[in-house]
Amino acid sequence: MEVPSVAAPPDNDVLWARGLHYSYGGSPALQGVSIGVQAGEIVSVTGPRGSGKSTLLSCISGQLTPNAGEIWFNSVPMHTLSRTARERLRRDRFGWVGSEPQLIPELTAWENAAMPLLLGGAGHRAARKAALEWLERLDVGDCARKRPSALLQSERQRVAIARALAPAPAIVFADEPTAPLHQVERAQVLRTLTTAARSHNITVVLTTHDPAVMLPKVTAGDPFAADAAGPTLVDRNLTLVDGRLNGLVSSAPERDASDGTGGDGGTGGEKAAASGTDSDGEDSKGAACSLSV
Ligand SMILES: Nc1ncnc2c1ncn2[C@@H]1O[C@H](COP(=O)(O)OP(=O)(O)OP(=O)(O)O)[C@@H](O)[C@H]1O
Repeated sequence: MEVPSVAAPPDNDVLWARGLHYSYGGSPALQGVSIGVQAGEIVSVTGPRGSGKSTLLSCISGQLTPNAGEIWFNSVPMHTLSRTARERLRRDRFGWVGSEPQLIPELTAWENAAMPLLLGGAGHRAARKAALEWLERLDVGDCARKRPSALLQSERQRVAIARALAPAPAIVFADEPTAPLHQVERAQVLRTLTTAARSHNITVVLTTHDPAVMLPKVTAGDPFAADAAGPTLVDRNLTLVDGRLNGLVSSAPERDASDGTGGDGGTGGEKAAASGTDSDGEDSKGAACSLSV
C-alpha cells in the first residue's frame, strides 16, 4: 500500500508515525497504524494477544523497520535513517523496559542502572551518583549493592526501570513491563514508572494486556486504584485489534484539529483511533534502548 509522504510531522508530537505496516513472513502484524505522541505524554497500548502491540512498539522505537509507513522522532525521519544512525538515536534518546528485567547478573543493581550512562561516556562517579538517585526514586535504594539474584522480581524490574530512566531519555518504551509481576505489584511498578517519568517530562509509550491497570480507577478498596486525588497512570490508551487501531480512551485534552497530526482524516493515531479508522498505514515496534543486556 502506497502511503503519500508528508513534509514533516506536527511540531508538538515528539513521536509521530503514519501508515505503518509490518508482516512476519507474509503474515500481517500491523495493518496501517498511525499514532502521534506529544512530549511528556504517557500513552498505553492495549489489545488482545497477538494484536500487534509488541510489533508496534518495536517499530516506533526503531528495533524493527516497517514494511511501509513513516516514523518521525522530533524532526528526524527514522524510517530513512541508516541502521547505524538509528541505533545511535535509540542509544542516545530512547529507553527500553521489557517484560523481563534482563539485568547483568554479575553486576550490582547500581552498576546495572549506571550502565547506559557509562556506555554513553559519563564518568564513573557521576554515573554512580545518578544511578543511586534513580534507585532511591524507584524505591529500591537499599538494593543498590545487591546482585540481581538477591532481588525479588519486582525489585529487579524497578532496577531495569531505573536503568531506562537514568540517562534521561526523550522516550521510554515499555513492552508489558509488569507482565511477570503480581497484581498489586503491577500497579505499584506502573505508578512508580509513570510518576518518575512525569516528574522528568519523559515521554512513555507502554504496552500491557490489562487495560484495567492502565485506566484511572477511583473505586474505594480497589488494589489498582491510584490516590483518587492523584494523577492518572496514563494520559491516553490506544487499543490494537488485529494490527489495527480500534479504539481510544482519553483522559488527555482534545487536540486542536488544526495541528495537522496524521493525514488520514484525523490527528495521527489519536483521531484514527477515535474514529475507528486505521489511517491506511502501518506501525511497528522499537528498540531495546541504550542497553540491551
Ligand atoms: N518473530 C515473529 N515471527 C513470526 N510471527 C510473529 C513474530 N512476532 C510476532 N508474530 C506474530 O505477529 C502478530 C503480532 O504479534 P505481537 O507480538 O506484536 O502481538 P502482541 O499484541 O504484542 O501479543 P502479546 O500480547 O501476546 O505479546 C501475532 O500474530 C504474532 O504471532
